[in-house]
Amino acid sequence: MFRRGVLFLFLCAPLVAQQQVQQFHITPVRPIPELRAEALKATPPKESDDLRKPDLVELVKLDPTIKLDIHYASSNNFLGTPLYEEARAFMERPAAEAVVRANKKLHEQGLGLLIFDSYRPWYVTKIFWDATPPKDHDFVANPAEGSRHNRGCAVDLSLYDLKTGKPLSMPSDYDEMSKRAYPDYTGGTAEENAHRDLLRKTMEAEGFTVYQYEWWHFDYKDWKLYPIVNLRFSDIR
Ligand SMILES: C[C@@H](N)C(=O)N[C@H](C)C(=O)O
Ligand SMILES: [Zn+2]
Repeated sequence: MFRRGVLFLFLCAPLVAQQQVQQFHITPVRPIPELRAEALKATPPKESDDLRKPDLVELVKLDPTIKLDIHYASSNNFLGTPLYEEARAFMERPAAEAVVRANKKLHEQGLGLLIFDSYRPWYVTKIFWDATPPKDHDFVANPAEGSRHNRGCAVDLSLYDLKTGKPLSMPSDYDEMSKRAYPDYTGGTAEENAHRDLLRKTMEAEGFTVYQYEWWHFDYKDWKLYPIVNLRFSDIR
């Protein structure tokens, strides 16, 4: 029985490895447990009282064909340690509805959206910033301003094949802090560049703008109307 299990794992390991999105790592400038304790004690920047009341909705509740691969809920992320307790994805309602429309459009081509991250509590943005060497700060938002992820209006995502469930190839790893991550990088293969450009065209048609340093990061047009939120997923109602 045990031998059969080992044989199964041995045969399936390459398949599992193939399906996982490759992950780039950095060496955090300080230990993550120390940064987490500090970030949890800190408070987000003060903002105007005129912003909209948050209405964060869970993407898979609006459309179960949206696939999740929430890297920050496992060690498979650029810091090599889990930052979230749950693999869930929330956005402000109009942004979430726009993601659903983009996903439906992609279905016409046999593709779907693969979500890496969406709403992110502010304290996690602070951990990212404090852990990342200053030379790579273009790839993480400054907590003094907050990330558009903290406003429930940014999403990190890629494409997957509806038939096989496998992610499509892209010019860089998710969260890779290099020029290969730039949306205008021309060094990838023709296929990788075409996948990335299709993702961008589809998201732009629904009111999103790609971030100039990351092909996977998109901001919803109305992000300025929403406040920074610092709730854990389990506290969102
Ligand atoms: C950390 C990366 N996935 C990301 O989302 N970067 C942008 C700049 C952000 O932190 O808002
Ligand atoms: Zn992002």
